Amino acid sequence: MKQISLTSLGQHNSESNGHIAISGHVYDVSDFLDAHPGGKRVLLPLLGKDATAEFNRYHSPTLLTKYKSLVVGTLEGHEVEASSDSTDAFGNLIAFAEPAWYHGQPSPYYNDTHRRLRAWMRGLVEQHIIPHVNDWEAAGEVPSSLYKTFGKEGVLSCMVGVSPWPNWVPHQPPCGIKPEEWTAFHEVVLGDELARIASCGIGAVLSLGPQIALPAVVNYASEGIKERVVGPVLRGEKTICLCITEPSAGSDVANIQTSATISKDGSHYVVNGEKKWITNGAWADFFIVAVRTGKEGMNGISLLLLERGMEGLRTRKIACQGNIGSGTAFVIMDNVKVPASNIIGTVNKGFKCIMANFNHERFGIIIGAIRSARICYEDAVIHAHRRKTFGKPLFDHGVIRNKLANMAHKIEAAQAWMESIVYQQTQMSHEEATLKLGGAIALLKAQATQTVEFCAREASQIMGGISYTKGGVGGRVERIYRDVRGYAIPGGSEEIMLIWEFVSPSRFHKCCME
Ligand code: HEM
Repeated sequence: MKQISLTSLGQHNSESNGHIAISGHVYDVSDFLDAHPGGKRVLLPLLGKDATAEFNRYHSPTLLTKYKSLVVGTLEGHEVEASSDSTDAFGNLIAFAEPAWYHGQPSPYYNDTHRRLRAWMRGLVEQHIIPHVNDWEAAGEVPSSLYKTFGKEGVLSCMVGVSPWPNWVPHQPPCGIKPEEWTAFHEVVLGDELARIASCGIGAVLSLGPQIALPAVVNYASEGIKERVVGPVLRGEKTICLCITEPSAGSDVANIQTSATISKDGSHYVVNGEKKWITNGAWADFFIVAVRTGKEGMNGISLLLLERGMEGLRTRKIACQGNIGSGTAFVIMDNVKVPASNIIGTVNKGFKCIMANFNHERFGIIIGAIRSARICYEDAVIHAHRRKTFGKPLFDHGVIRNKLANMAHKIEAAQAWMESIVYQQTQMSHEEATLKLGGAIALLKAQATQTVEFCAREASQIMGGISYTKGGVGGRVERIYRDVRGYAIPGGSEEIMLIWEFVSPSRFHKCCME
């Protein structure tokens, strides 16, 4: 890239030929002055100058990825921000703004394959999602090309929660990782990096299908269904959603009412009922639906595959506080005729199929919640250094530092417990992990979601009005604040996660073995 001296920069100081330097890059802003959302007037005195400090005062550091087309060169003698491939330190170097291993701290869990994966995923997310999050949230949906792009790149295949890398997914592991090297820690890295977009809803568009709906197909469906569903979903050609929750049954899965009555000749089911808060439901092609085929309680539930286009199946978007862009919907089924061969697993044993993936689903939420808490902390620390009150930066006020310290210890505790449980999981079979770790994962989910709630609150208090406003430097915290309930309620509400009788290993044994 062209090197530009300070003297040459200084000569570009007029409205028709105006350059400014930010973090070592030189931007030609001549055609951008009138379009600048913060107004032209603030930019004029900075034309021909290094405006890094002024820029950092008002914008999020990731904003400029959207404005690469304005870059005309780099400022001579200035270091452009370090690229992401150092093995010692990666990402934001503020203490606790990234997991400790990102800062080169020793860890038994991560190696070079994880370092390559995190740089790859960060690059994809920064290129394809972060610059557009505000626009997509405002529009209430993401372009369908997003799912296709991440399917093509092989990201969706990384989310199905199986290790080593399975041979039925349509991709090889990314970053030259060998199939036998792939473990749950790679999925942790991927989920963590995805959560940096700070939008529960847009993240859910990508992850929820492969992470919570597809596992039932992969583990329990007939070969015919697998062939029809798995490849197209993981290549990003078709979308899938899991339909469990109903207007009157959420965390209490065993209580669902949607009925599936078998026809006299046994050729098809007739499905009637309504599912609510179904993520991706507004546009999904495939619906994995929990239905009642037998008696009351957990032993009368089955899973059925429904497909868009079946007569009597309708979806309707639900406007929610958070999770914006995720296509959260009602799924309404009126006398839908479904071939009996669309059953997934054994009739009346669907509860077991649902429970088998609950830990995986909860892990997705846990990882997202911890990274979101970290983002709140990160943005609050940056703001506390920039903003002055009573003649000194906010950071110099003990009350603010105390808030930051309280955020950091909760985040690090949740991260450490999460990694410890993932490690235990890597040492167990899927069945053993389901039985032995369910309780701990439930408690960890509660800890992670309480941590993000605490951090969103504290960051908002530190950042004040700017995190009460959409977009701009406080935009990430504003979005996360709205998404707090989107972490704490689905996948088992915090209250359910903290019922001791439910999380004790014996209870898990009972409901998974039946
Ligand atoms: C290439 C350079 C720049 C680009 C692309 C840019 C872009 C933007 C954008 C997109 C916003 C809307 C808020 C957001 O999304 O963050 C904004 C707001 C703003 N910008 Fe810039 N900006 C640039 C340089 C600067 C500089 C050098 C200053 C110097 C003071 C500045 C001052 C502001 C102010 C005061 C706001 C309003 C902030 C608020 O409403 O809280 N900008 N800018």
